[in-house]
Amino acid sequence: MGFGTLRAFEDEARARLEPAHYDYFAGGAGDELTVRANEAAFARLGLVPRVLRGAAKPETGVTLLGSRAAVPVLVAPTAFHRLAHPEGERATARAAAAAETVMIVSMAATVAVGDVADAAPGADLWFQLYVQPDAAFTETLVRRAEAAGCKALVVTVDSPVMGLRERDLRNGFHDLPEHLCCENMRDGAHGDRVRPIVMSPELSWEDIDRLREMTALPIVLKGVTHPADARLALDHGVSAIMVSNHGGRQLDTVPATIDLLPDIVAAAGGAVPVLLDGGVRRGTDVLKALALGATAVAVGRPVIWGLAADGERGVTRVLGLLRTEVEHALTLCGCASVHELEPGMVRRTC
Ligand SMILES: Cc1cc2nc3c(=O)[nH]c(=O)nc-3n(C[C@H](O)[C@H](O)[C@H](O)COP(=O)(O)O)c2cc1C
Ligand SMILES: O=C(O)C(=O)c1ccccc1
Repeated sequence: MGFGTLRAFEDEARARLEPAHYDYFAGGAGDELTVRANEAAFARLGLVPRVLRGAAKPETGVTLLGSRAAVPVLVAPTAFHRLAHPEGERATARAAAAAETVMIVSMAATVAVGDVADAAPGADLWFQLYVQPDAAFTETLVRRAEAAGCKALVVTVDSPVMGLRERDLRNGFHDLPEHLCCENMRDGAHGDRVRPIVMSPELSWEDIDRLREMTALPIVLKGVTHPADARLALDHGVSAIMVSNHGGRQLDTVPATIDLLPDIVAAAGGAVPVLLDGGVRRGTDVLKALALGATAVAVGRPVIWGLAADGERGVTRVLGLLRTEVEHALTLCGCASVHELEPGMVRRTC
């Protein structure tokens, strides 16, 4: 199969997936303005290369909270991988390990995080958490992530309620089929019940403080978009900030993450790494985000398309394509490493 570009993977995934499942993966909230804005905003930015800097093959690796990523492109946490491929998160994790990058395992994974870790020895895993109203069960989840060897906790804070996704409403998609479930949500204490994932509008900074006391794992706050919240995140001792609008699946009309990034980077003031996701589809998008101050980016849907198209091999190809594009674009920009990217190399073009 000639999947030469990420677009080809999305086309193949669309052809293979049940339409309601494709819509679940592809869709977003409301009018999907934010879904489209994420990609469109990257397209409005130009890269201004430097010349004659005598650079050899560029170094693309970054170190992040003690994890090493050979390319600054992480796997964003996305739910329900077994809906895309029978091997689900096991396949994704093997591909992430082969690509030497970090996979953020979703709390809504269809394979338990411990089983994901067992399936992919050597994978650098982080665990994404929705803080649950039942504090004891939140702790159970944290302990499962620790036991699986996860190196960071990614706490998603943009979801006090679930976004209103009109494709899902139209398709009547609201649950996994019978044979699949959110395996991390098994209630060890009371038989084999699988708890529902509950969104908590009551969540506050105190919950972040409690989590910090509960675990030694670094905490990444995912879904920060306002600079005031970036400053609060520092006050509350988080280890990294992830600029994210949940790929346009939560509040519609949130601006594109690449447009929000500079103010968050300024607010963070270099105290913690700033990550970004949303609309990253090309190596040049990665360079733009890093030039504007991100330490790394993450990709959500492209990984799903690779998985649906060709399982582990598909995800490996998707991550490999991005890596090749990042190396190529860095060379063309005259950069020997990602650390040489700077804001002056990015220009708004329209
Ligand atoms: C199908 C799907 C499921 C997702 N599930 C989760 C999740 O369980 N937890 C979470 O924090 N974010 C989740 N996200 C958001 C992603 O982590 C990420 O923010 C977003 O996909 C990035 O945008 P991109 O898809 O344009 O790369 C999901 C996104 C998609 C597309
Ligand atoms: O679909 C999502 O974006 C998501 O974050 C989620 C949250 C809970 C359960 C399943 C998916």
